[in-house]
Amino acid sequence: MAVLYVDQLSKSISSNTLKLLSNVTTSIEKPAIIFILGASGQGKSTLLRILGRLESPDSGHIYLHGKMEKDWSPSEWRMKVGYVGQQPVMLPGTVEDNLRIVSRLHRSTFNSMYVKQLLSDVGLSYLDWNKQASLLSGGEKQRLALIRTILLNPDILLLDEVTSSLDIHSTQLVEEFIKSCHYEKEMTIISVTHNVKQAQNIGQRIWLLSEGRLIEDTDPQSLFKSPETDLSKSLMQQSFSKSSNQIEVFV
Ligand SMILES: Nc1ncnc2c1ncn2[C@@H]1O[C@H](COP(=O)(O)OP(=O)(O)OP(=O)(O)O)[C@@H](O)[C@H]1O
Repeated sequence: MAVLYVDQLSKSISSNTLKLLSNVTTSIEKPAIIFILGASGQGKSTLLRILGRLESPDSGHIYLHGKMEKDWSPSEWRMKVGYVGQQPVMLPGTVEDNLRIVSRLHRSTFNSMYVKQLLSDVGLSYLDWNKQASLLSGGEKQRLALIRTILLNPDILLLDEVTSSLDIHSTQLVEEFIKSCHYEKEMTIISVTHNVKQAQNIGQRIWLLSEGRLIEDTDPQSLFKSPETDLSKSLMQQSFSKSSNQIEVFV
């Protein structure tokens, strides 16, 4: 049974405009690392929010482990599908309050050694747990929100440009972390990025969105070796025209 089956999702911003998403259909048969690429304003974040059930489509359905979205309660869905937004929301209180919230909600034991290890994995071992979370930098908030969501142990992790505020070293740590979540916990990662090199290096599959449609749904090797559309050709050219240690932005 598919981890996730996306069946003809459509979404318009208003009834008079073109569709932001048009019959987006895809299936994730087994846990995978997927990157959503596309120019700005093509609906990548909207698609991610719909998958997280933070927004509703106009039509279409999402099947999680074979069960249609409406047959899951929103809270059950959020346990299985974690979401980390572009500008993560910090809960009121300290770093520790933000970390403990998941075990409080689920009445589970808070394993501080495990949490310390996770923080260290993403380069946040120096963080003062008593600091007000609202005072953290953008990159610290992104990584704290990532760890807070990982503590839910979701089957699917939705990430919206979570390395956008990070330097190269922290980005590499988060990339390694994402990979370990996938390989060690069999987690499916669906990540929006403008960093083409990141998608190429650690992605197992690319969804390329353009004008509301999924114009490529393939593995990075195929996409970069034999792109099928003009857009994917230009994406590939950008990727190879820059040196490998540069952050690459696909506009
Ligand atoms: N609720 C909304 N009301 C009005 N416009 C919206 C709404 N949600 C999204 N949009 C518009 O839809 C378009 C797509 O937004 P979205 O954030 O999904 O794009 P994106 O591909 O993630 O862009 P970026 O790469 O710049 O983050 C944008 O023009 C955005 O302003």
